[in-house]
Order: sequence, then structure tokens, then C-alpha cells
Amino acid sequence: MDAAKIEQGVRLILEGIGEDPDREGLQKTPERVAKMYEEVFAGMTQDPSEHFETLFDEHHEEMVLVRDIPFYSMCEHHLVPFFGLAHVAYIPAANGRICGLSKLARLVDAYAKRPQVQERLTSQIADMLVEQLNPQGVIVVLEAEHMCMSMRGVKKPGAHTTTSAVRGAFERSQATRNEALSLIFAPRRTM
Ligand SMILES: Nc1nc2c(ncn2[C@@H]2O[C@H](COP(=O)(O)OP(=O)(O)OP(=O)(O)O)[C@@H](O)[C@H]2O)c(=O)[nH]1
Ligand SMILES: [Zn+2]
Repeated sequence: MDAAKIEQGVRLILEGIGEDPDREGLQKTPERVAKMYEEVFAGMTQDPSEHFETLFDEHHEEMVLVRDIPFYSMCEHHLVPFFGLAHVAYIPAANGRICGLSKLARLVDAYAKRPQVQERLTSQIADMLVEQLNPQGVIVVLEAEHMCMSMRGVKKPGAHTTTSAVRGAFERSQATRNEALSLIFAPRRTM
């Protein structure tokens, strides 16, 4: 990532809004923002497939679901955050392999930490799982609040957007899809 370029850009924005980028409180702001962007756009320099190098041989032809994975992403239209919960489920291939559970959350992050729209983020997660695990099915559901709809523009804080991507068995079988959805949307409780 080109930090110097980001710093120049932030300085220009500050000038553009009528600020003095050299006043004490703002002197280090371009540098801070560049550092922050390195973090929130870390997915730009990551290959999401790298999280699937270690897989485990395990016979489990039933659903595996990790729900309520918190994520933060950046709306590519306004460069403000959208954030919420991701729910990722798959059914391993017959005699196939399973991945570490944390890798599902790492996959969400790898794609979230880029300029995004929620629909693409959802399908990229599903498609990478299909590619890496060749599973019998995948379902990904994302629920998010978009700051560009809350703090500006239409100003509807609390409006939530739900997107889903279904592949394989979850696409073909309504019963399988309903089982996943009922687990994903079951009332949240502490364990
Ligand atoms: N489909 C989709 N739209 C998004 C997402 N994030 C933001 N948007 C929308 O992107 C649209 C951009 O619309 P434009 O009309 O080009 O921009 P704008 O004038 O700032 O629009 P307003 O937000 O309505 O003020 C807006 O309707 C946003 O709500 C997303 O993840 N998916
Ligand atoms: Zn936006």
C-alpha cells in the first residue's frame, strides 16, 4: 500500500473542507489515516485462499455453521463503514475435508477489509469456500448497518440489510436451506 499517496490525499481533503492541515491537532492526521487504511483495507494485500492450506480429513457430511461473526467493511461508494454479523455454513464433501473454524472468520475478514458492497462480499465468501473445500453446499448470510445510510443521505439509523449467497445443497433443497436459516436466526442467547 502506498502510504505517502494516502497521506497526500488526506491532506488535500482537509484543505478541501477548509481546514488547515498544519494546525497542531491535524499535523499527524494524514499519517494516522494512512496507518488506519492499511488496517481496514488489509484485505487488498491478502490472498484469502491462504487460510485453507491446512485442512483436516474428517468424515462429517452434516452442516457446520459459525454464526454471529462480527465484521467491519468499507462501502465502496462513500468510503464509510458498514458492519454487522456474518453467518457462514457449509456441508463438507463426501469423504472430503474440513477447515479450521477460525478460517471461516478469517475468510470473512479477508474480503471485508476492502472497498466493498455487501452483495459482493457475501458471494465472494461463498465462492471461495466452494473453490477451496468443494463442499456439498455453502450458505453465507450477512446482516449489516451501512453508515452511509445512517449518518448521511437518507439517514435511517437502525435499518439493516440482509444478503445471502447459497450454493449446492442449500440451493437445491429447501429443507436444508431452512435448517440453516432456522439455526442462523434462532434467538441469540449466552452459552
Ligand atoms: N447495493 C448496495 N448498495 C449500497 C451498498 N452500500 C451503499 N450502497 C448504496 O449505494 C448507493 C450509491 O448511490 P448514489 O446515488 O450513487 O450515491 P448518493 O447520491 O450518495 O446516494 P444516497 O446514499 O441515496 O444519498 C446508495 O443508494 C447507497 O445506499 C451496498 O453494499 N450494496
Ligand atoms: Zn455507502
